[in-house]
Amino acid sequence: MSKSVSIAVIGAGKWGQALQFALSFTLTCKITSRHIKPIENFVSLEEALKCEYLIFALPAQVVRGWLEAHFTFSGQKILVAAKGIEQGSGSFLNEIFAHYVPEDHLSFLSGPSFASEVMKGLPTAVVINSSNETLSKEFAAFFPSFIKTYTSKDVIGAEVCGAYKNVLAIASGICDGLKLGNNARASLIARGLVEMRRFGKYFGAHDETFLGLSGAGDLFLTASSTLSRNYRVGLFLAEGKKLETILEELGEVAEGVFTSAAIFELSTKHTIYTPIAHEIALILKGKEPRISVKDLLSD
Ligand SMILES: NC(=O)C1=CN([C@@H]2O[C@H](COP(=O)(O)OP(=O)(O)OC[C@H]3O[C@@H](n4cnc5c(N)ncnc54)[C@H](OP(=O)(O)O)[C@@H]3O)[C@@H](O)[C@H]2O)C=CC1
Ligand SMILES: O=C(CO)COP(=O)(O)O
Repeated sequence: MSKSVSIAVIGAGKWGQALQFALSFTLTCKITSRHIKPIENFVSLEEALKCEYLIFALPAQVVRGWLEAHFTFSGQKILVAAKGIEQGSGSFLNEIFAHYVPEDHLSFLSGPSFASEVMKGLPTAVVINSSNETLSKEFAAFFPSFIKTYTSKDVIGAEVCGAYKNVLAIASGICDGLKLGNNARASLIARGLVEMRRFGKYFGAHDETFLGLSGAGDLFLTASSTLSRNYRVGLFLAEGKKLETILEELGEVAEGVFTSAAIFELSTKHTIYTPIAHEIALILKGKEPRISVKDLLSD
């Protein structure tokens, strides 16, 4: 891979830094962020925006505001690495980006990929999703040999899976925090997968996406590990901690908190049956988790 490819990651949080680390095996990858950080190849936003390839690793809830404030399209090819649905509007990230970037310049990253493991060079497999297969393949070629890349055209499927699994990870953390047992957790994850598929199908997602890396792969990962911030939010909620305190102590983004509200809004608007996400939205507003368990069992 030519070191002369001009590429930058926007957002030097956990995931942005892990992606820059991974891509640095094959090319010189710049990075920029809101706050200046002592990272190799850290550049100004102005310099990053001149790159031909941009990778967005910002929290989903700030993406629209960031694009509005800083971005003008001048032919850049984009890979969106965030996972979430915008609260309030119920917009998927591909819908938000579509206001600023032509569809054939947009791609979306999905699949099981804890930043901390990528940072150690441990193997995983991810999917690059775009209606433009040439673009997916261009981005796929940038990844190092320890990350296997697949391509898919099911952008909405990847968007739904990446966002929904965070809500189900909170549910799974609650389940484990309440010590409900392995049977309960497996039941929750399996029914969660059914629920996420039902929701995704409404918006046009392809069936096979739910069985692959973007769906089952990322869901099984996130809903069964304390490495997941969303799962840890669930564990702490089960302990009775206040959400505000949990998020303050976490110090990193837990997208499921906002996405559960977005799913609640969307499924109410379109009459989609999403009982688990519904209960998580209520728990985040103060409902007692044990009452939610009772309600889910009797529903
Ligand atoms: N961590 C992981 O394992 C993975 C994360 N993701 C997804 O990637 C996205 C980012 O996650 P992650 O990097 O882990 O999150 P972090 O909380 O670690 O970092 C988020 C970064 O976003 C920047 N940021 C936050 N608010 C703003 C804002 N208003 N304007 C500009 N920049 C802002 C901050 O930059 P600064 O520090 O400069 O203030 C911060 O470092 C999320 O959608 C997440 O779901 C996807 C796969 C794996
Ligand atoms: O998306 C992730 C792994 O694929 C990271 O999950 P968390 O945000 O819950 O840590």
